[in-house]
Amino acid sequence: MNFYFEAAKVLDKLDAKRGSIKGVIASINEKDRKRTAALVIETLKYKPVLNEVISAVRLLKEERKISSNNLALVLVHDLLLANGIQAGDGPVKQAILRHKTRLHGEFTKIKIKRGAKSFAELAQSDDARAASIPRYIRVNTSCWTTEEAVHTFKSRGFELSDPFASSKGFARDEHIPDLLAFNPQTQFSDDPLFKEGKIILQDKASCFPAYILSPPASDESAVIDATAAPGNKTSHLSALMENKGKLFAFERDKKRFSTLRMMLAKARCQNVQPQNADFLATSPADPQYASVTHILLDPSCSGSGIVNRLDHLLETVIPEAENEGDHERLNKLAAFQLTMIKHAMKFPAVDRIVYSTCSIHAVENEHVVRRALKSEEAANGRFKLAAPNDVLPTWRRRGLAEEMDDPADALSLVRCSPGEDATNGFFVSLFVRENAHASQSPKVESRKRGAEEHDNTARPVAKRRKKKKAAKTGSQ
Ligand SMILES: C[S@@+](CC[C@H](N)C(=O)[O-])C[C@H]1O[C@@H](n2cnc3c(N)ncnc32)[C@H](O)[C@@H]1O
Repeated sequence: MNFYFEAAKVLDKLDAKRGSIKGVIASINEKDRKRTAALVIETLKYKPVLNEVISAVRLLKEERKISSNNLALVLVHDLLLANGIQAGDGPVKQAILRHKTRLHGEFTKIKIKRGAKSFAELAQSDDARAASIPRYIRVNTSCWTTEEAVHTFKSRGFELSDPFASSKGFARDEHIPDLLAFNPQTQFSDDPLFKEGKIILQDKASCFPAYILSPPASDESAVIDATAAPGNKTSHLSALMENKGKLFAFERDKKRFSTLRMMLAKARCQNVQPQNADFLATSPADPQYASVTHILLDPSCSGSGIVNRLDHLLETVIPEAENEGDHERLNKLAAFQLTMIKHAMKFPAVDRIVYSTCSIHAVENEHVVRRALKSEEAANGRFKLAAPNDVLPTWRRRGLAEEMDDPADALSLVRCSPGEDATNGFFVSLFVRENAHASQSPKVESRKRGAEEHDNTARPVAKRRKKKKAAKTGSQ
């Protein structure tokens, strides 16, 4: 049974984002590494299906001996998809076997529902969702222009056309001006442009927060990225600020802080002051932050929206928290996220605060925003949600109206649905101070207009995907 506990521990680490799959697997005791790794990878492949089966059977509710969802996942995996549980009789094995018939029954139901003839087809239906996300790269405009990047890619044989139609197709994104979309199979991790920091591998939705915050590009600008590592949004902010002014980037975790520093050096961010510090321990009265007008908050979250390639193996897309453990974890995250927003609202000159998550759960999204709007800090600072027109107006999928006190507020919120919007799952909100003096710089405004009026050579990716999947989409 130890083997299963070990595999469950690996899954726990991956859930907590304590390393990449490769890294976490490398840390397993060498003797058991091969066997444990195989079980972990296979379990991850089928994780969404296994989660559905486990929650349909209410396994964790009925069997207290199964101490975590990840332990249930590895055991149910072997029961349903391998040669049974490879362990001597004991209370944990017995707890699973008590539900053997129902587990098999639910599994078969899902297979039939999805029209999958084989196990491989079942796993592929989840892979398909990841495959519908283009390979996005953000041109790092601190190094060169998007026009230069487009020219370079063309000279390498890429052509401006549907990135899904051919391996050489690529398109300019319709919402984010410096973002390019390539075929999902295109690899850039060994590309010299990536190694030199001239391109950043960043999902489209993850470009929304910095773009919506739109800090001005001026020597007087003062901005905070409160939760910065690994630094994709920090380098985006820095590029939007044209490397001018000051960008304070907080990261409390020491290891992640060193990643952040590396990333900032690689992306040639000269206006960033990285701080290995807890944002919550920072005094808003500290004179060095007296002129900060823009804050980006992208705090730790459940990550339930992530469905990207290698990461898609970590996917936890379940409609809402299924068991008590999940509820407790989400509530804790939500409490922390709310504290971060309330703290940001205390900075004296702040006029714009972006709060974002890569979660699909309303608990971490609409509910947190709703509570922030009702807080004393919002009342004292006169913070409200920005008007819908100020929050990526051309993006049609908005917040969940039924989750807000005032349903109209949902129009000010941006949501991305994994598998439907050619992005990961994501959420963005923008708080603004009433009668604020600091707004977006005219340059950022014109950049925005430029993007919204941008005449794409190729039809926009999201629309193209939408057309293909017309039957499935519809709510955007
Ligand atoms: C979702 S990640 C941020 C990703 C980042 N914005 C990017 O796009 O690359 C959240 C980060 O915030 C850090 N963090 C969480 N709480 C923090 C706090 N109170 N102060 C500073 N950093 C914090 C975590 O260690 C983690 O690295």
